[in-house]
Amino acid sequence: MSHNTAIIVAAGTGSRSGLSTPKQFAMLNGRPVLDWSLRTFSECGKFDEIVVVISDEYLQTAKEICQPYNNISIVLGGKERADSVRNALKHIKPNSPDIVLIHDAARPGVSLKIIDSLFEALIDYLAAAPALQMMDSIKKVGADGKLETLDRSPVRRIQTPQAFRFNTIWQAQNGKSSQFVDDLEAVESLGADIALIQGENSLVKITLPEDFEMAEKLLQNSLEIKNILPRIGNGYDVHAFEDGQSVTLCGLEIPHSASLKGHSDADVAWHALTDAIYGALAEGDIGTHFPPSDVKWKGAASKVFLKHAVELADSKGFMIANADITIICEAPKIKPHSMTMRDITSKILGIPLDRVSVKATTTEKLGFTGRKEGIAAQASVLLVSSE
Ligand SMILES: Nc1ccn([C@@H]2O[C@H](COP(=O)(O)OP(=O)(O)OP(=O)(O)O)[C@@H](O)[C@H]2O)c(=O)n1
Ligand SMILES: C[C@](O)(CO)[C@H](O)COP(=O)(O)O
Repeated sequence: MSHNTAIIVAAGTGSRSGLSTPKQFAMLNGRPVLDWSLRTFSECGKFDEIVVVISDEYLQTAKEICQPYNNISIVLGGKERADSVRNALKHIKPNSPDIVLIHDAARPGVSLKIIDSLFEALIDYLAAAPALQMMDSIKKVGADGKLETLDRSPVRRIQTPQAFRFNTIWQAQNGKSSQFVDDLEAVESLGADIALIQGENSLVKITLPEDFEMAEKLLQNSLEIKNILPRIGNGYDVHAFEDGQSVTLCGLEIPHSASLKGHSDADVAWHALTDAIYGALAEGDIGTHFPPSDVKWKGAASKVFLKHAVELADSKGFMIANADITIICEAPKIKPHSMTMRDITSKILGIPLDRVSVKATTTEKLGFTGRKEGIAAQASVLLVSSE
């Protein structure tokens, strides 16, 4: 099995960006610039390690951004970009990596397609990088102001990530102190065969203040922003019976020989549904948003929790495609109430009745629900883009 590493260089000051903090920590479409590349490298599943190169001053900021991801190493950067790259290469050398991708944090639009194409190119080449043709004419401006038109056909704009067989980039960089403009330059002198793959406009490097707006627009088209990928979630909850005369299920009070015990109104069905929505959003569970230790939520109507989850989904650009709730109990009988429960639930979710299901099952008198000690509920939801 080959060992693959991604290096994201993020130790620069971003002096040309016009910001008071380095551009890689600025927000872009709701997420720090650095987080965009981190998430893509992490979610592509191709890397055993992701090295993020950071300056000492922003160590804590970087740790917070990296916190949700696995297999991240943070390495201190150097004075110039090439020094930062060398620090990262020294860090990964003991792991004997096979393939290494080196990427600017300042290029948030790295796509899965680019990563795939780079890996494919390394089957036959020792190094590879995305490149774009020049569409503008190219002129050399002489010291006297005179112009000379150059042949643009052999000129390419080179982007990152730049991909290497580790031994090739190590041989090119180890022991050197040159300030290579990019990592390809280091291996060019070795005479190594380099593949240029098709670059992408959305891989733009944020350098100047106006680049932020352009990057935001280009990334609007990404799968992530458009929420083209649907999200599925499931939730499960249990509440025990206690003395009482009714239970609340899916917002409906049903007369019963016992009540459900709980910090809130103990609506076990809506708790499962709420958790399913939080789960689809990877946003924890009810306890994360409404801690049981907080007296404020004592006796609260579960409608508050469900509404919060729906609003959170909405704020992230999602709507609920459908919801399916199963209530597990011997009694009360759910079927006579299921239409009303679906109706109330569909109104809170803001979707038509035919996209909400409420059904029930017994456990054939087995287990705690079979012994009528409490009620369990489980729910599934599918979230899709609301745009
Ligand atoms: N000593 C350095 C300098 C740059 N970089 C990183 O290299 C990438 C490309 O560099 P550039 O866009 O030029 O960033 P800065 O050097 O930060 O920008 P500026 O030249 O405007 O100061 C960026 O992700 C930057 O954080 C780095 O890791 N270490
Ligand atoms: C590495 C690079 O992004 C490739 O295009 C580019 O060379 C970085 O240049 P900068 O002057 O450090 O912005």
